[in-house]
Amino acid sequence: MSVKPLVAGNWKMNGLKASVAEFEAIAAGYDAALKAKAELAICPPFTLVAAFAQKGLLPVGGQDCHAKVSGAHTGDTSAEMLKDAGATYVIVGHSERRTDHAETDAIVKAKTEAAWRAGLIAIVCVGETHAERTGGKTLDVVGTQVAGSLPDGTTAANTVIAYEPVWAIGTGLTPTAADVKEVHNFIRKELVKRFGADANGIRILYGGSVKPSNAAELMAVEDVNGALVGGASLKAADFLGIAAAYK
Ligand SMILES: O=C[C@H](O)COP(=O)(O)O
Repeated sequence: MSVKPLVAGNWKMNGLKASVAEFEAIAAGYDAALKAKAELAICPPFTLVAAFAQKGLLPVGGQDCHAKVSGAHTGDTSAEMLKDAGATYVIVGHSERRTDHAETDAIVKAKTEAAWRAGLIAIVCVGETHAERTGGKTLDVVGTQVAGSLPDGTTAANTVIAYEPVWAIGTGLTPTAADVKEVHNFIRKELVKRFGADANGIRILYGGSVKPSNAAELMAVEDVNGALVGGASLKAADFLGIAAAYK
């Protein structure tokens, strides 16, 4: 099944009002040639979601959401609020949320359901730590996260998976193409086993130190259907360079 790649930028806790210029530069550089190669999306901090979405230039996403619609949850943002602000996507279960906010697979699953309830596409993140990789536990860990974080009813239309080895995030380190292939093939098999043939169309992004110089090799790997990009998504030239790496 041919799947149109998605290159999504996760700006994390970066960006002020002035950053709209960088967002506009990304959109301006997304020409017909790049459009033929990949879809783009930007997930800025909550404070910029509405401002970016109002530009109507590219799909925008949040970086997290609460599982509930509304209520006494100081500092949290619901999926409905993101949808109201103009978002298309929301990242859930990023390793920085799993670590900094003790998010379990059950919490990530509830957030994924919240995303669907609001009409958002969930970008569900999974990935092993360095100790888990060196301990030979990568597939066990990723398999458990995939099973526990995805609700019944996961489809290519409502969910994107992002495989992000924790040790590759922001470090400049990346797994070998063979290691990426092993994990992505494994995730694909798990998805098809549970959700049926439609799961061949679920996009599985790779994330972790993706940049223009390594994108061609990583994006060519079987079952890699795009990238979730952190640092290199903050500069239009780098982000567009990753999309341009597609043949
Ligand atoms: O969500 C994005 C990932 O955490 C990757 O971040 P990075 O590209 O800065 O390594």
